[in-house]
Amino acid sequence: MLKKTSHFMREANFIGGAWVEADSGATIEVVNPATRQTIGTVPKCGRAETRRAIEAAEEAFHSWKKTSANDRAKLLRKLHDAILDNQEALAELLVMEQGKPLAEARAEVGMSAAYVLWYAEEGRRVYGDVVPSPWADRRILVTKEPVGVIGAITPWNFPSSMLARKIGPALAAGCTAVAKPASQTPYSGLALGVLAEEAGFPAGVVNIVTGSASEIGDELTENPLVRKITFTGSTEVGKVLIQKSAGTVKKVSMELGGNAPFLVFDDAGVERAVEGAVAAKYRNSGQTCVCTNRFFVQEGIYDRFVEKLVEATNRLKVGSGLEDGTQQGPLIDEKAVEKVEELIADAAEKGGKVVAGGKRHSLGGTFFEPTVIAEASPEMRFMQEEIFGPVSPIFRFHEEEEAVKLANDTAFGLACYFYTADLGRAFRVMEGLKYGLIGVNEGIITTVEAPFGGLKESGLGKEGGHQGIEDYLDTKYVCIGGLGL
Ligand SMILES: NC(=O)C1=CN([C@@H]2O[C@H](COP(=O)(O)OP(=O)(O)OC[C@H]3O[C@@H](n4cnc5c(N)ncnc54)[C@H](OP(=O)(O)O)[C@@H]3O)[C@@H](O)[C@H]2O)C=CC1
Ligand SMILES: O=C(O)[C@H](O)CS(=O)(=O)O
Repeated sequence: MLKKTSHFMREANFIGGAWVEADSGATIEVVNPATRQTIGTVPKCGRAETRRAIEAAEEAFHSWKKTSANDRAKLLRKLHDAILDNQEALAELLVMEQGKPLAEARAEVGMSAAYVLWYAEEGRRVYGDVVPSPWADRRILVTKEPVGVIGAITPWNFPSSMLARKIGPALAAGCTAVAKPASQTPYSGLALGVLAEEAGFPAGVVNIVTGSASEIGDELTENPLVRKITFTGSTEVGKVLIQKSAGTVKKVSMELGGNAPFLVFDDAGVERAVEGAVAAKYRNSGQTCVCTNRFFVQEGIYDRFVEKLVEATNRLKVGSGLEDGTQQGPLIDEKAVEKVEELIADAAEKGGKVVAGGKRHSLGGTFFEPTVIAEASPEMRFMQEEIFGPVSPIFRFHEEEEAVKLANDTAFGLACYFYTADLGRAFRVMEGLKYGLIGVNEGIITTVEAPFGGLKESGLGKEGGHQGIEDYLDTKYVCIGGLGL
C-alpha cells in the first residue's frame, strides 16, 4: 500500500515545472491523524518561492491562453484518466493524511476526476455574443477571455476534490494556477501536480506551493500578476483574503463556513429522514462545510426521530480509515476534538441531553464517539457556531414558519435540508430558506453538474455546473467600425 502511494507522495513543491525545496531548506511535518505518526514532510516555502511560482504561471499564461479549448480539453481528459487510473493509490494517500474512511476517500478522488472532466468540456462551451448593432456601419462583439494567473488556497477536509474543483475550470478557461494546499494535508494536492506534469501540461501552468499560509497568502493576494483568488475554508480566513485582494481589485471566489439546518416535518417518513440525516451529518466525521449543524424536528415525530437517529448513530463503526468497514475516522487534530468537547459541555450546561456518544472514543487520539444531543435550544453555542465534528443537536419546533425562521437565524447560508411529503410545503420552505444549496428529501446533494456555493457569510461565487467557469473569465465588449458597410 505505502509503495503504491509513494510515487505520489512528493516531499517537494512544483514551481515552473520543477520539483524544489524551500529556499531555506525548512520543512513542515505531516501527521497521520489516525496514528499521530509523522508520515513525511513538505517544504516550508514563503513569499520568495510563491513569487517565483506566480512569475512562472504568468510566463506560461501567455502561451497557454492561446491553446485551443479543444487542446486544453484533451490534456484535461488525460488528467482525468490518470486520476482514475490511480484512484486507489490516491485514495490511500488521502486517508493517510486526512483520516477519512477509504470508501469516502475513493469517492473524493472520483469527484476530483469528475470535476476535471466536466470542465474539460465546459471550456469548449465558453460562448461569446454577436449583438445586433444599433449603428448600421458598426458591429458589436462580446468575448470571454481567461483572467490570467489565479491563486487557489484549499482546506484539509477535501484535499483532493477542493483543488480539482478550482484548477479544473481555471485550466479549461485558459488560466494558469498557483495553489496552496492545507499544511495538514498537502500530499493530495501535490499528487495532482505529479499527474498534471505526467499528463503533459506545459511547465508553469500548474504550480503547487506549501508552507507559511500567511506569507504565501500575502504574496498571492498582493501580487498584481494574480488576477483571481479562489479559496475554500473558514469564513474568518476568507474575509482576510477578500480584504487583501481588494488592494489590486482581484476577482474572488469564496467557499466558506456553514451552519446547515436539517428540518423534518411531521408528514415526512422518519426512516427516510434518519437515513438522510446520517448521510448529511456524519460524512468525513462531520467535517464538511455542508454537514448538518442543527436538526429541527416537528413536535409530532420528535421522540421517534431522536430514537431512530440514536440507533443509527450508535451503529456507526469508528476506526482507522484504512480498516474495512470504518464509517467514522478520527478528527483532524486535537484542537478539533477540544472544540467538539466545548460545544457538548455548553449544551449540557444549558439543558441539552446527551443521548448517544458524548466523549472521546476508546481508540484514543482524536477519535470521537458519534454524538446525539436531544432538547437542544437556541441559546446553545452550536445554534450559531459550526461544529465541524460528529455531533447531532436536535431542536424541537411546532409550526412551519417557526422552523424556517430558526433555520435562517444564522450569518451563514451554505447548505440546508428538509424532509416533507407535502409538495406545497416543499415550495414554501424552499423559497423561504436563505441557502445556496437545498436538499429536499435528500441528505447528499453535491455533484459536478450543479453550482455549489453559499449565500451571506458562506461565500461568493459558484463551483461546479456551467456557472463554475464564469469566475475564471473576463468579458470584453468590442465595437468595430470603419468597415465601409
Ligand atoms: N467551507 C469549507 O469547505 C471549509 C470550512 N472550514 C472551516 O474552517 C475552520 C477551520 O478549518 P481550517 O482548515 O483551519 O480552515 P482555514 O480557513 O484556517 O484554512 C483553510 C486554508 O487556508 C489557509 N490559510 C489559513 N490562514 C491563512 C491566511 N492568513 N492566508 C492565506 N491562507 C490561509 C490554510 O493554510 P494552513 O493549512 O497552512 O493553515 C488552509 O490551506 C473549520 O472549523 C471550518 O469551520 C474548513 C475547511 C473547509
Ligand atoms: O469543503 C467541503 O466541505 C466540501 O465542499 C463538501 S462537498 O463539496 O464534498 O460536498
